[in-house]
Amino acid sequence: MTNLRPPMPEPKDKANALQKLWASFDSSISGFAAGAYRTLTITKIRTPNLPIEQVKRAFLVRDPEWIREILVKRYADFPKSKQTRKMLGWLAGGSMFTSNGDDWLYQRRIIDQAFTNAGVKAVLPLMLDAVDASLNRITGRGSATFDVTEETNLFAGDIIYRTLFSEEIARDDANRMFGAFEAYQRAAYQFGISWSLGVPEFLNPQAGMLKRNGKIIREELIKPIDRRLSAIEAGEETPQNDILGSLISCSDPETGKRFDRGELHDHISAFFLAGHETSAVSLGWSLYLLAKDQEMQDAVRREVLEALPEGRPAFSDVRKFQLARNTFREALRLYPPVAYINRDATKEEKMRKHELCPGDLASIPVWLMHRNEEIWEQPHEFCPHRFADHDQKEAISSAYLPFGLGARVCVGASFATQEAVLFLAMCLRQFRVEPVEGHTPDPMARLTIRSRNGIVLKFVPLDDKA
Ligand code: HEM
Repeated sequence: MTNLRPPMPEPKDKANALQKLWASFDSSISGFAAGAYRTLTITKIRTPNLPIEQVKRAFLVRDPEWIREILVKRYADFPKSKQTRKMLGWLAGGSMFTSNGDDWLYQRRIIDQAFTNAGVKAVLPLMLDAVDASLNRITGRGSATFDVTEETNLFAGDIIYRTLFSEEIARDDANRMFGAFEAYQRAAYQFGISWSLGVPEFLNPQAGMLKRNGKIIREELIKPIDRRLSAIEAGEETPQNDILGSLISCSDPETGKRFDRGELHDHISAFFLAGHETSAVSLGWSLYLLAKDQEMQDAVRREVLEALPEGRPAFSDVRKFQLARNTFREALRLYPPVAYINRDATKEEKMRKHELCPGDLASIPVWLMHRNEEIWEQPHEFCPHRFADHDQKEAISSAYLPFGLGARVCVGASFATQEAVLFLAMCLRQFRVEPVEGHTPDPMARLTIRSRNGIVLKFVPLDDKA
């Protein structure tokens, strides 16, 4: 087993309560003490006791049985938290991502169908175009050493845009949209914390940022939707295999209803929100881990070259890149883009020794579950092989949830996995990726887990026989 232990925030054993609170305010994975990685209990998080509606009691749920109860067995009793809906609503509108109950169920029925139609096989050529464009950008850079998060950001934005619309995003629109998205996600985390500490929306400076930037992104995303709707109205032939085409053509199997323009706008915005940043950061971490573990990188490359020495992969080739897939899974374990999954209790609940009331927050810390020392062998170390190891099956089934679990599991999970596997496979066939001396990424969790100081790597082109 490899011994690479990639960076994580140092456990804060000696810090006092105020220092821990400050660390968590800065980054939600930074306030933990070492003991937090060894327990599987439910604990009450200390919150200020103010008589304001949104300041509720919060519980950190680390018990795998209760996690299943909340996300899988009784998901309807634990809807998506008000805090999450508030933070993301200015971008994702009333989409499935932010709704609950029957409204969510109706949307999910159509979207599940749409994702089956615009399945990973159908979007493969669109993804490969984005991979080619990204590798060309890397080749064309003036320097082989750069912050790879800039590239994975562009790549993930490009891929989501192409697979949504079968169009390439114009450079100016991309800059405007990605800039606004960056600002949105920075503000969303801080807004969420202040909001749950009782700061009213009209006094929260982040609310204006969220409204402004959400509007910029939504204004960009309605343009290709309107182009498509006009083309359909004019009787022109339009793409059927991308996500927009499938969303337009699918109807609710129970009511026959189809999404209208406003609903399409909300969903497309939600996919952009859910699928861009998550994919970009996880790919950045995957490349970093492979750069630090050259032996593993060689093994991934060997497997790719054996399966496909040259040319574009067909759909049947993708499953041959097992090590690339397991590397991505392991990167998602070590740096899960979504560090927490939050739900609200709607009934009185007895969770172990705690009594929860309606409105209390049940927060599932994906980061801690993925690194629990009682569950995982070498939890803080990079080991893609664990996903092929029979002895670790139990850990994976009880405590691995980068895409969530149950009815609200990520609709884009296989989409994101295919995108990452393709990128890693094609990239390693062309480049050796090396770490840069003196640079160590600093993981921090806001809306997603990313590196505070970027991820600087070196890309060395390989000759054809590498
Ligand atoms: C590595 C990439 C990704 C990760 C780690 C990820 C993670 C997650 C997680 C943890 C959830 C569940 C949230 C919860 O239960 O509260 C989720 C939901 C969702 N994801 Fe992803 N996601 C990724 C990529 C994508 C992509 C590419 C798309 C779309 C193209 C997408 C669309 C969605 C949607 C629409 C939901 C909401 C599902 C619902 O509420 O029913 N995700 N994602």
